[in-house]
Amino acid sequence: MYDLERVLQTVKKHNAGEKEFHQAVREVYEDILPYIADKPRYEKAAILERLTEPDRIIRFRVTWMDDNKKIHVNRAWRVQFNNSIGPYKGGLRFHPSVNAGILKFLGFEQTFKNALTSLPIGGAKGGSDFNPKGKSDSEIFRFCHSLMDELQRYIGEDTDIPAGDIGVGKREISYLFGQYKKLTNRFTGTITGKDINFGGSLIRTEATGYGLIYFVQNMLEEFDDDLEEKEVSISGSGNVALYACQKAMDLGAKVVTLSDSDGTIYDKEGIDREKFEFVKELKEVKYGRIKEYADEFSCEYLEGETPWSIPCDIALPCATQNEVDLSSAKTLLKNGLMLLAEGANMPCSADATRLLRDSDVLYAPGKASNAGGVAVSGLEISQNELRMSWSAEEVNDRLQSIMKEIHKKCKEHGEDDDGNIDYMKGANIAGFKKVADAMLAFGPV
Ligand SMILES: NC(=O)C1=CN([C@@H]2O[C@H](COP(=O)(O)OP(=O)(O)OC[C@H]3O[C@@H](n4cnc5c(N)ncnc54)[C@H](OP(=O)(O)O)[C@@H]3O)[C@@H](O)[C@H]2O)C=CC1
Ligand SMILES: O=C(O)CCC(=O)C(=O)O
Repeated sequence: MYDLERVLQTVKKHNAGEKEFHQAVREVYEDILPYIADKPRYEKAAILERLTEPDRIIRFRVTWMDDNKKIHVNRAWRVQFNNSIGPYKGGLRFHPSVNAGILKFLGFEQTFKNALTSLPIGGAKGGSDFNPKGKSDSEIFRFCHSLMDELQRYIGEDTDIPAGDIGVGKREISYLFGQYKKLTNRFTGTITGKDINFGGSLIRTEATGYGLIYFVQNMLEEFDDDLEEKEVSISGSGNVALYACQKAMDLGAKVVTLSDSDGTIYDKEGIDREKFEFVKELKEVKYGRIKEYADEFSCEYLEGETPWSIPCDIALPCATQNEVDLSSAKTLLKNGLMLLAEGANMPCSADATRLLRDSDVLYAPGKASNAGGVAVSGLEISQNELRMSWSAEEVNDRLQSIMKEIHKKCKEHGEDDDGNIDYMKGANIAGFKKVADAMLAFGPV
């Protein structure tokens, strides 16, 4: 019979030093082993071993020229993790911390997240250790073109469909898609997150943040509660954070923080429409720093700090992995936290996650609560295949019902006899079941 520590030892040996990947595998397999204990078919087909080995990892060099004509060399990867239920699908990340281990953890998580959406999409992730910060527009353009010169060999509308992630927004997707189209001489839906003028879906930009809040709504509805007047702390001020903030405000919550890697703004009055438009322009158009919000609206700025010392009812980590450590989780609990839902991928460290799961706060893992982004990417693929564009209302309705369904699946597999829902357990089992059963159906190899 599978033994958790033995399985994890093998994963560590085969993936030495990749601590985020080890963490992600442990988080899933802790729930899966008890679930499959009386189902020997999974062990017989070596499903756990197969699920931790990506189908393939492509690594390549990206050479590009800066504005001073200096040549730079970066590394890029595409981790095609698992295509059992559909073509590989997942974002591209541009950040200096990117390496194969980080992308493997993200691709592993993506595989189960995509399964939860009920759409036919497999799991992948990619990116580069390129740092977009401080680069000119023409440098970003040249980097994106150079990356696509190589990446185009491995992707396609039925093979692997990338999208954005940290450091890759509308601008980068446009440059990547433009070059892909040129190189292949085909107009296909191979990349999602495209602009609406050339095959993008309405609501894709907003989808991860909106989906996160829809998921939170579903969690609160279990207790006949809602977001009205809840004090919400959000980290990050990128794509996920901004639209989580907007939807939370729309539903009557008071959002008091946003952050970036330099610090946190604490706006005790709450972010309103005018302030939101300012920060949206600051981040999406001017690529500015969050401190400028504090300067503009004279609120508190916590230099070099995360938002987690600030009391709130609901915490939404929307920046990056392991941004909520054990001591932050303890502080949040001490300050009266009632719910934490992950907008980022694995933003809570392993010990913080354990503490939250063992406490009586509501806790949602990213693979469930941030699945709205990839879900609308899936809807973008459908629209591209149909050569149609659905209205914002139609996409938003579908997003809401996908998030509701994910919540239902978490409940189905995560609810105990007392009616408490372990969302992590529910998401892990539901995601695993779909992918693993497809693998079983294909036979032993
Ligand atoms: N975009 C999407 O559709 C989806 C994204 N996600 C996940 O959500 C998270 C955020 O992604 P997204 O909003 O797209 O990315 P963006 O690049 O748009 O924004 C990222 C934000 O997080 C901050 N941040 C990034 N790295 C760090 C760090 N090491 N320490 C502190 N702050 C940091 C950034 O600050 P700064 O600018 O200073 O670096 C920025 O404010 C990621 O975990 C991503 O994987 C999950 C599902 C879908
Ligand atoms: O839209 C996509 O394909 C990917 C979104 C993503 O990267 C994620 O869900 O983490």
